[in-house]
Amino acid sequence: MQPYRIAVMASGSGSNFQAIVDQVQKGKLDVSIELLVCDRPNAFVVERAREAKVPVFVFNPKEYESREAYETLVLKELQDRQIDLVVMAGYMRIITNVLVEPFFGRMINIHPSLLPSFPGVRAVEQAVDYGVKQTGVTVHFVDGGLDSGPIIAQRAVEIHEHETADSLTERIHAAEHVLLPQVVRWLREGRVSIDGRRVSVRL
Ligand SMILES: Nc1nc2c(c(=O)[nH]1)N[C@@H](CN(C=O)c1ccc(C(=O)N[C@@H](CCC(=O)O)C(=O)O)cc1)CN2
Ligand SMILES: NCC(=O)N[C@@H]1O[C@H](COP(=O)([O-])[O-])[C@@H](O)[C@H]1O
Repeated sequence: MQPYRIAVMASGSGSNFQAIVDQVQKGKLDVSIELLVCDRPNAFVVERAREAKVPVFVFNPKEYESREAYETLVLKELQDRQIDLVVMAGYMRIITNVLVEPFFGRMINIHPSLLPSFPGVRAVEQAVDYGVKQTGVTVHFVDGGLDSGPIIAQRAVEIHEHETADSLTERIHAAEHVLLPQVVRWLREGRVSIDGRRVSVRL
């Protein structure tokens, strides 16, 4: 099989990035992690990337006059490395068509709720505050909207009595660390197809 080159975009701790790295290092995910893109120079995910010897492109959005300006640089990094798939794993910035258009169908995001419920930031807190009995995780293709792209996979996570956002986040992360590498594997193996909003996975 041809090498499958991925880039990960993240802003925070990077536990989902680490889950992908771990699967690759165990020989369970046949991809090449070519780049980490991060918008927060001090984020722990940068440390994880250095440890894993993954090249890093870090930028500070405050140093650019617009989203489009820094996204143009990110796009060049992705194209120069001939990236096949972009994985957003806790990247906390809305992206514009500068990146959406060239990568639609080759860019995914993991979100800590069962979309379309609780889009945006603080999704776990939203679910706890709303009082739902079940939430979960979603992996979807990224489009120009906010967490509105075609859904590839979801896993439900029960909300226990007296649950806090912190205790729930731990179980959400555990579900994410299984589902995200699995979806990357399906995409690498060419098992995923999109028809409008409907996504099919050939298992
Ligand atoms: N065009 C898209 N961009 C992004 C998507 C998407 O589906 N379409 N997913 C997000 C990830 N995400 C939720 O999963 C998300 C991240 C951040 C925000 C947001 O409102 N960010 C603010 C800044 C917040 C901050 O600085 O803390 C912003 O960009 O102004 C919403 C949803 C990744 N991008
Ligand atoms: N709206 C986007 C969003 O909330 N994404 C969430 O950020 C966390 C990143 O954790 P990590 O840095 O440990 O991978 C993950 O739970 C991911 O679903």
